[in-house]
Amino acid sequence: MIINDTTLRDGEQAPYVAFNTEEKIAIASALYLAGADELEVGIPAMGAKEQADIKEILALDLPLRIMSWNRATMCDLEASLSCGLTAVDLSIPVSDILIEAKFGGDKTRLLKNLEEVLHVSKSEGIFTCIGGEDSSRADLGFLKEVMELGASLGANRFRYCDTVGIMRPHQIYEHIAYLSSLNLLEIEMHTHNDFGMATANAISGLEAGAMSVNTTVIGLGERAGNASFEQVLMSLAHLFGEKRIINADALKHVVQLVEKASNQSISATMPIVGKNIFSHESGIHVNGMIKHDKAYEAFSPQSVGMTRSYPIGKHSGSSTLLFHLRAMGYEPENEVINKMLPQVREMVTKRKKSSQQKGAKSALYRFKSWIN
Ligand SMILES: CC(=O)SCCNC(=O)CCNC(=O)[C@H](O)C(C)(C)COP(=O)(O)OP(=O)(O)OC[C@H]1O[C@@H](n2cnc3c(N)ncnc32)[C@H](O)[C@@H]1OP(=O)(O)O
Ligand SMILES: O=C(O)CCC(=O)C(=O)O
Repeated sequence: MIINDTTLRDGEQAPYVAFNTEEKIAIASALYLAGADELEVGIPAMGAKEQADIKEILALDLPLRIMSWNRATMCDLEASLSCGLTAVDLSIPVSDILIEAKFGGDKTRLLKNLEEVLHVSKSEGIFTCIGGEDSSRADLGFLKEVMELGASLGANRFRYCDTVGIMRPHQIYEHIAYLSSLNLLEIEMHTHNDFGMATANAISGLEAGAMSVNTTVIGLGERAGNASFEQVLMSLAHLFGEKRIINADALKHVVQLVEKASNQSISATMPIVGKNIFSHESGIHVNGMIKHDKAYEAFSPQSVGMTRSYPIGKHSGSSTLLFHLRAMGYEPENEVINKMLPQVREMVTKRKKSSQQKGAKSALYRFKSWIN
């Protein structure tokens, strides 16, 4: 499967996000190191500055396909060609709503434009993906027509876009299974997160036959964002069993870069990268983890550049307290631990704060006289 990351295009379309040249270069390089297979890096039609940034990214000479996003118009394609790009996405609206808004409902004109631009793109030897904007609200018969036209003109890929994020995984599966059964063009997933299903829908599309998937780091993007790079990457490696080498440091680095450059802070429970996802508080879980380090984790913290912790909290059991007390050099009696637990619960509930690894020591020191 191909991860085509669009952090530098759809990611940057998130409200209030604007990357400068240095940030774009750093993010592109970091995405390569973290395991992206292709990058969509911007929109040349935006003008000279965007084009200059794209040229700088191309000058990095990263060994992966670099694409731009374009309306399927000659002027957008020319702007891309002037950057020296050799791969483009040519986007057309495919739902009745958007065809009405952008082409006055004229499907014939829309397809004629696509045909003209695609013809030039292919005669220039450009890898060309047709972007089906709003595919999920489109008529499947019309998508077939677009794909037939694309295939007849040598297009390389069709991007199925759930532009407003309204699909469910099962529906996506049915759409993509049908479109791939046509054997016209390979399919790329582009899914939005309006109902929190972007990654699930992207994965469902891959299971149904799509070959490629658009992602963005930390799911950045229009409105609620896109399928997240780190979630898709880890899913391909761990759930699909793809032989991908996950570079934990590179993954962590790209997430930090994008967080900072986009001025977003991710939630502590964000899959793959949230700071609390390897903090086990529940007593039964800590007890299990001490006995077997896979007991309550789907993948190791080291695999994503993180560390595990056993915070002392309201849900701690005796194993957690013992773990920390032993690390401090104590070997308390069971009855002491059992006496401490209700006090710890009381204390944590009052403070509304668990004690993280470092704070565990000071939290337990208040019971020092009981232990000695
Ligand atoms: C679903 C998506 O994410 S699509 C990508 C959206 N991304 C962006 O819009 C970010 C970058 N955009 C921009 O910088 C600007 O909008 C530009 C440079 C592309 C265009 O700017 P402007 O020429 O000033 O046009 P403006 O943004 O007001 O309107 C867009 C125009 O493109 C047309 N358009 C939109 N999509 C397409 C398409 N796929 N094919 C042809 N025309 C299209 C619209 O109908 C509208 O045309 P109109 O002016 O005749 O009504
Ligand atoms: O048309 C495309 O290639 C992608 C458009 C897009 O970003 C979307 O539909 O959300």
